[in-house]
Amino acid sequence: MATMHKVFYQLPGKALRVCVTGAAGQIAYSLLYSVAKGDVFGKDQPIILTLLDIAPMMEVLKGVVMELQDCALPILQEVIATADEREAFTDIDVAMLVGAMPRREGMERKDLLKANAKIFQSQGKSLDQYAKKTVKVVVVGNPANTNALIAMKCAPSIPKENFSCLTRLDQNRAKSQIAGKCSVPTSAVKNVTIWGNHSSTQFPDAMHAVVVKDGKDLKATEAVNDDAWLKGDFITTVQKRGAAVIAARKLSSAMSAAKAICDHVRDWVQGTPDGEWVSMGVISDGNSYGVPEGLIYSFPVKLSGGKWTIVDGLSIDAFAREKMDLTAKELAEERDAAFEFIGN
Ligand SMILES: NC(=O)C1=CN([C@@H]2O[C@H](COP(=O)(O)OP(=O)(O)OC[C@H]3O[C@@H](n4cnc5c(N)ncnc54)[C@H](O)[C@@H]3O)[C@@H](O)[C@H]2O)C=CC1
Ligand SMILES: O=C(O)CCC(=O)C(=O)O
Repeated sequence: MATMHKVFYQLPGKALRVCVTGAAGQIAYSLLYSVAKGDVFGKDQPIILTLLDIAPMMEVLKGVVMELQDCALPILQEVIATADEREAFTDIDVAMLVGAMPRREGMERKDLLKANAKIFQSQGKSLDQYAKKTVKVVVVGNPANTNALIAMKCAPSIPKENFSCLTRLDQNRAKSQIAGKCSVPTSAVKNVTIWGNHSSTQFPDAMHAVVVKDGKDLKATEAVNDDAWLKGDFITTVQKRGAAVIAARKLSSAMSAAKAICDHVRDWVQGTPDGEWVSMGVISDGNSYGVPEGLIYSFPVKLSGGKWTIVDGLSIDAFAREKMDLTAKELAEERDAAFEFIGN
């Protein structure tokens, strides 16, 4: 199938061009609906979706486009479905780079590096050539941090700050674990941090988190009142959650990943509430936590005016330091392996 172009409605106001790659895959199947109904950019913001997948998936993608049309979503102006990066990336405002091979049971995410590095090399170059220089990029395909670094390096004309990777799913998982432990709704848990790699070395950190209980802000450590759990099962549950979902579903997380992508981009565009932060994989250059420069590392960030700033000044004890360094070491190793694969 050649590029499929569907104009659904002509809407007043300037439409945002949003590209989703891996558009025929399982994450995209949940993600596209949420984006096109206004969960990310607002209920009144017209959207043009550009959908990229590989040529053999074009027939499947045709069905996805039919379904988007059949949803009769008022802000979805146009859909372009294509296997051509130039068409998918031209003049886009936002890129959600989901398309990549997922891991199967028994694999680590870094085992995907060889298969997926070339995808992000090619897409980085195409973003550099065709996307707006203001494009905001979130990389989801695994290993997400290193793929984001590859895309960033291959797109030197786009500011480094415009590249990020998804660790919001890990943050949401951590938040839910703490909410369950304290018997509060997830909305009562704030400022959980994910440090480092979206991998089993990530460090989910509740030391600075807050739990609102009976109308009062409590430190999560007090609300949970179980240090052994916070330093043990809590961390390993979050680190291994992706693998647990694969073991149960025989497929990787998709609904929760799509929700997390929406949370990530919505906060990037619309900002974080006062006094709250979220976690995003961003370039480590100039950070105050002693994380080596030149990595896409997940930090606590505040978002405002479409820009992120790392939250400085959180105390780091010896336990946290060790975990933060371990995940940085893994990222440095992944980076070296990836750049060897793509010959850079
Ligand atoms: N960072 C995170 O928190 C998470 C990351 N993931 C990762 O997201 C990726 C996608 O997962 P699923 O949607 O479940 O996989 P899927 O296999 O259902 O879909 C992937 C889609 O990407 C397409 N694709 C492959 N190469 C492409 C290319 N060069 N350009 C455009 N599209 C291409 C495939 O044809 C397929 O349609 C995987 O790498 C998975 O590990 C999944 C969940 C969470
Ligand atoms: O775990 C995986 O490899 C796929 C999905 C994922 O990244 C996750 O569920 O966190």
